[in-house]
Amino acid sequence: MGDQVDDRQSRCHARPDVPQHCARPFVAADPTARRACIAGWWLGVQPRQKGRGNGPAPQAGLALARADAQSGRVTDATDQTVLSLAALGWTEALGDQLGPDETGLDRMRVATVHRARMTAMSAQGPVRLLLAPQANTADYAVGDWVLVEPETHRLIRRLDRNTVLQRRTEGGGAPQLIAANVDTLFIVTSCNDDLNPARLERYLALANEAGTTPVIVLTKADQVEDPQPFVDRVTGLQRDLQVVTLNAKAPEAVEVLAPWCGPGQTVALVGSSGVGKSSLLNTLADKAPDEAQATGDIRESDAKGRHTTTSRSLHAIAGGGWVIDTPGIRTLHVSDLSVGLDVLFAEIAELAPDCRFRDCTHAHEPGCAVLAAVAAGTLDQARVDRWRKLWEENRTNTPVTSGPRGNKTTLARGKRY
Ligand SMILES: Nc1nc2c(ncn2[C@@H]2O[C@H](COP(=O)(O)OP(=O)(O)OP(=O)(O)O)[C@@H](O)[C@H]2O)c(=O)[nH]1
Ligand SMILES: [Zn+2]
Repeated sequence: MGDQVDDRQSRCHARPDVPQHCARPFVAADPTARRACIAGWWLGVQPRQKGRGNGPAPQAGLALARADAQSGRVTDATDQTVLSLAALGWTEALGDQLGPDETGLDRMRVATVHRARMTAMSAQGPVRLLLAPQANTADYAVGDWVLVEPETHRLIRRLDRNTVLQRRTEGGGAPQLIAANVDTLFIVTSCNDDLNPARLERYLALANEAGTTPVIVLTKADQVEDPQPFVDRVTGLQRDLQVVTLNAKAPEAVEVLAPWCGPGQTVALVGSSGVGKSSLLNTLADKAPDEAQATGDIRESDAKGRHTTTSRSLHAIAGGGWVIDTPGIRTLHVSDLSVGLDVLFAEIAELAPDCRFRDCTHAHEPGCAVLAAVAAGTLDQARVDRWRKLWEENRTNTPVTSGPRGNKTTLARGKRY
């Protein structure tokens, strides 16, 4: 298999043995490299021998994983178990975090977080977690992976996050955790006059800061003759930005978003009111055949002994994968950004080290490389203006005393302007 490894960089990271398997190249050093490939295979999950030429077709793997993502059930202790956890988003990297005495613990994904209670999605279905008296639920986010005692469902500990979305609430305090381990953030906007590049840049900065892959989703494409002008307006907002157009109410939307919604992948939706987030969620989430199972709602007794239904924020996607929808995610705003802005305005961040002053604001300073680029016509003045506005907004919203939460460093990282 030596020759198979040689050109692995250009092959699907999950199936390097199959040339042209899917469009996900193997980039080992890239922390944003996705774990699940488009065709639904995972690195290390499928048995090696099956992946050697005569194994099941990729579509077969996809079908198996789909069924698993929807049921979340384990039938035996063979590969099916691992695949079920993988359908929930479990990865080898998460497994590396387990200590030798932790392999007997259940691995679950947090589905709801309330002040005094939390629920999680396990391989066997949704469960209510037993919290220690001193546990602070504010330290957990929907999408977190946690280790849980099998019999009691006692929460033992949280695993390190891959990505984390958080927001700062009015009145300061620590940022509130919104969602964790989100692979892709769908930034939803419509093909109409409401399209606002500056607003999209805010969401892009948030996605970058969280470590998620942003995708601009242009809805209501069915209401315009040609959506291309809208695509053109957003494509240049960030390097290598992925943009799709769709009708959020049409079943075909699932196909359009399939590259990011494979089994085991987690997405979230952000965007202004009325752009079609709920419509898209309904189209993506499998609601028809078995509502309770698809949404994994839990019936539990409230303080007055009544049975209530806890609506989860982690919804199964019809074709596999998960979409997180929490009230908080709809009201994200800019704060605690550093790398998020650098990625969004990469052309400015790359010039900044050439400025004479390390804390150059690129407004009036002599020896400013950014101003020089604008003067030379290689940098758009409007981009610099929007960068400054966002940078100032971020500075206003971010108390200097705040620090990192979870595993993402949100401040004092990268270049400070
Ligand atoms: N024709 C068409 N209508 C759409 C599309 N997406 C959304 N709509 C309609 O636009 C309206 C708003 O859509 P919602 O899905 O409620 O938007 P939202 O983003 O969830 O709005 P909030 O709940 O206020 O945040 C509804 O009447 C939808 O039917 C689309 O792609 N095509
Ligand atoms: Zn400068």
